[in-house]
Amino acid sequence: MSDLSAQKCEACRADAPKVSDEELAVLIKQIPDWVPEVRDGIMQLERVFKFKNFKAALEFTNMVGAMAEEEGHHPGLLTEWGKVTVTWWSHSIKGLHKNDFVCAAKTDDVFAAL
Ligand SMILES: C[C@H](O)[C@H](O)[C@H]1CNC2=NC(N)=NC(=O)C2=N1
Repeated sequence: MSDLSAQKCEACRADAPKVSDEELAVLIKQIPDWVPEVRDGIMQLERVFKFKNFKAALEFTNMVGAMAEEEGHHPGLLTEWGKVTVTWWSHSIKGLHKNDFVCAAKTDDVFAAL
């Protein structure tokens, strides 16, 4: 568990600030396997996790879903045979909040614990 993944998500209000470029530069170093992507003008964090088959991919998907429910913050999840693409961003602010980095780090912990 890292400093980032040990944190809890905060309620993300519509007027919450997006992470600044400087904050992004610092935070992204703490989750080196994640890639910032811009889709429909919205900055997101994305990582592809590989598995031996669909069953393993689905089990991981459900574990990430349980973590998301506990945090009250939810990812995009694309579950395919042998891989899961996880995407984090904050719908309420149409961009990246600290919560997204916390949850990306927590997602890494779920994968590491398999
Ligand atoms: C009412 C509910 O708590 C909110 O809609 C939460 C749910 N999960 C969420 N997940 C993400 N990624 N962004 C949000 O803005 C968000 N808002």
